[in-house]
Amino acid sequence: MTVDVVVHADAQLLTEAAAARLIVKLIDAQAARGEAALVLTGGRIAAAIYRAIGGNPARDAVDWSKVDIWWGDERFLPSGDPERNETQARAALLDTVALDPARVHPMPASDTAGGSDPELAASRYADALARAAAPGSAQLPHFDVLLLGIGEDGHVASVFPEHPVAYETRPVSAVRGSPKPPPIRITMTLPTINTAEEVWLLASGADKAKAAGMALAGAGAVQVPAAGVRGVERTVWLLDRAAASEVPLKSRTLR
Ligand SMILES: O=C1O[C@H](COP(=O)(O)O)[C@@H](O)[C@H](O)[C@H]1O
Repeated sequence: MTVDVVVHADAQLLTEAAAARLIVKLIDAQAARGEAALVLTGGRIAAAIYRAIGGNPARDAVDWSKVDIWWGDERFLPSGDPERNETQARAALLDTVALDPARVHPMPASDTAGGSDPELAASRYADALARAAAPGSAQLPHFDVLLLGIGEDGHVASVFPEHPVAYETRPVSAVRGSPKPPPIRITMTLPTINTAEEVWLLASGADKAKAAGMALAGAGAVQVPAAGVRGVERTVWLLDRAAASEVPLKSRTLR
């Protein structure tokens, strides 16, 4: 397993390079397996990358009808709420490519029939993941690449520092009392995140520098959840210079 830290000059280059990298990763996954599975994150840099994929002509080299889309976390709000990670991803990318709707797996919304309980919603998502897993194998499908934004406090998905969810071992968890609004969320847990073949952590701007620096300097996963993230084959940090300014020098690769 390798950990790579790639630093781009600014947010614009980070966005375009990450979009190109993701297109190539999906093409390669489809060449190898005939399909691809992508786990989305929320957040500002992720939304910019989704928009850049939509604007990159190479996106047509991906067979979008054979891409499974999952979410690493979701704000537990009504369907279509602009604060939902799903709503943002649909507007930025998903509505612009020819996905198979049966392969798009949003986390439940708070207004789903019979679904106003976030714990039930989390367990329903875990069931959906288990149904997509290879027969007779684990409880989770294969994820080719799982994207994560990073909070200023070092959270990833909705796994927050020192919160009970940082200790959670079930595949998907409800989160109550999130320090970042909205207070109720659903998230893949760290053990689930760490089953992905590749995990890419995305951060732009000086407000992310401390979190990225602490995670890459070996902080504990409960104190800085980003520090507990490891893809099975590869972990890639995609940063701009401002976000990388506190990353230990030996881990940086400048692009
Ligand atoms: O609330 C969330 O925030 C993080 C980071 O978002 P950003 O706008 O500060 O980049 C995001 O990764 C997570 O998915 C989302 O639910």
